[in-house]
Amino acid sequence: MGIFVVMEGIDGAGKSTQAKMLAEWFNTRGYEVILTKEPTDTAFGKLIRRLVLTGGREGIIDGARISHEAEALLFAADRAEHVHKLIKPALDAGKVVISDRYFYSSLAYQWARGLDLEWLIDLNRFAIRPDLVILLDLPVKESMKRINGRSIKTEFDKIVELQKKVRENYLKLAEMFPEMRIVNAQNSIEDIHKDIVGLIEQEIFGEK
Ligand SMILES: Nc1ncnc2c1ncn2[C@@H]1O[C@H](COP(=O)(O)OP(=O)(O)OP(=O)(O)O)[C@@H](O)[C@H]1O
Ligand SMILES: Cc1cn([C@H]2C[C@H](O)[C@@H](COP(=O)(O)O)O2)c(=O)[nH]c1=O
Repeated sequence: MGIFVVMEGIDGAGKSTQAKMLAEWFNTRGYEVILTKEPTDTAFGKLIRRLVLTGGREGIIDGARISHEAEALLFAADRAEHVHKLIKPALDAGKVVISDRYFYSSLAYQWARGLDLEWLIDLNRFAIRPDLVILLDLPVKESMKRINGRSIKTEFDKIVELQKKVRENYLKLAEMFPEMRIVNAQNSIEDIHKDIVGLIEQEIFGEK
């Protein structure tokens, strides 16, 4: 069986940066690594990016916002394909899978949109539980500095308010899911990487 690690956190927390560094760390130790993300690059992921993530990530396109239930179902459909077509086969082949986001994002973000957490957990019950989930945590004002100018400015205040709720949700989820570990994402890129490697060695390889 392979090793499954997930990076989670609010927009701009540093997930992609750390996922790439961790993939390199495993590669240099002889592991075959699948570096992936959600939403995926499949047709499902492309549909999500078109329907949900344009319009300042507020789900507005042509003025017609899709419902938050439809949003959650789209993310779950994308994930079902991700699990069945990529993640499970890779783990069965003994590879390392590192995913930049997974079902914890659905719990944190769609819960922040007002959807029922238990429904969201049920909707994603098919999703294989990772060996380790790294929650990159930092204040929203820090993350916004990092993505300022990159993200669509539409309804900026609403995005900040959403991100604050998402961060609170992630911290609650970290108390509910024992596979989640919180890492301070305000540190330097290299120090965060060292913290993550320490967790891998401790939690996955059992080293002290
Ligand atoms: N520890 C850090 N300190 C300062 N800047 C950082 C740090 N980690 C990443 N960055 C920078 O912050 C920006 C966002 O990083 P990255 O794309 O890895 O975040 P992310 O969590 O994947 O973002 P998103 O969820 O919005 O895709 C990039 O410009 C990156 O270089
Ligand atoms: C998987 C997943 C993602 N989201 C949200 C979180 C982000 O705002 C975007 C993805 O943007 P990224 O820059 O590619 O990380 O989608 C969500 O609301 N629910 C989910 O399940």
